[in-house]
Amino acid sequence: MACGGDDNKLSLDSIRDSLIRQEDTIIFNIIERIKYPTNPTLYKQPCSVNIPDFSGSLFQYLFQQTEVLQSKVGRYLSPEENPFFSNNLPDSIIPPTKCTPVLHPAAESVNVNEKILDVYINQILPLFCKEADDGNFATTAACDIHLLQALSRRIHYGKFVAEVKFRDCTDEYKPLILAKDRDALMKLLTFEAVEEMVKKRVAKKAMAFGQEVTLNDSTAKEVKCKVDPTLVSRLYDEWVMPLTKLVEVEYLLRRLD
Ligand SMILES: C=C(O[C@@H]1C=C(C(=O)O)C=C[C@H]1O)C(=O)O
Repeated sequence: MACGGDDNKLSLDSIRDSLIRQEDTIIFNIIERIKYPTNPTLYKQPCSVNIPDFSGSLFQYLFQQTEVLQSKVGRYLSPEENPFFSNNLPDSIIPPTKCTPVLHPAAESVNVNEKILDVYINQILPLFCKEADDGNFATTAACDIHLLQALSRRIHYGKFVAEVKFRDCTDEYKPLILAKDRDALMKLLTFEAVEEMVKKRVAKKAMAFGQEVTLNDSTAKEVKCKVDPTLVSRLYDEWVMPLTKLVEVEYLLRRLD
């Protein structure tokens, strides 16, 4: 999606197909993360162990260092990827791919990862995980990073959604952008029927992906599920879709710059 061109025809359907595929990644990463308890020690600031020249939490240190390494190999050359700790990221050692950019240059200034990280640690983790510390800090942090990057990619896909909506209905969006009318932009870009289908589909996927597979034929046993489907639906309803729409609005407000 990052590059324009005929074979990558930008359409709302093709972008929605990508959002649907990203649901799988997010749900599987949730299933992996909830194998561990909340592990609050990971996120406590300052870190309980001494890290020279660093005053954040152990998790921040692990995540920041992960992003440094990924930046060196070009992760953030893709407009689909947005860093959580963008200060002082090193340049990529890999040259950027030559392609027609899809998004307006102002897209780079739209980044809601600080908000994503805050709701993830303070609201989402307590919702999905048992409150405990099991000391598996490195493995837990690895699961967090995979899940946070999947959530961030999905939420910031709102830039591509907004670009297509702008191209398809420029005459409707332009006056609202010029008037900086956030509420009217939010109303115009919202498709409640689509959101209802998203909530139903992610719950169904959580049930399917999370069910225990047994080899005995006892059908009498209740189908156990690794993750509560209603919580996955709530994750999308209360955080993923509202944050995606926030990204859409923030992108549109910069689209005519
Ligand atoms: C992403 C879109 O924009 C909005 C956000 C949605 C979402 O985050 O799933 C779904 C529908 C819209 O309200 C879209 O129109 O597909």
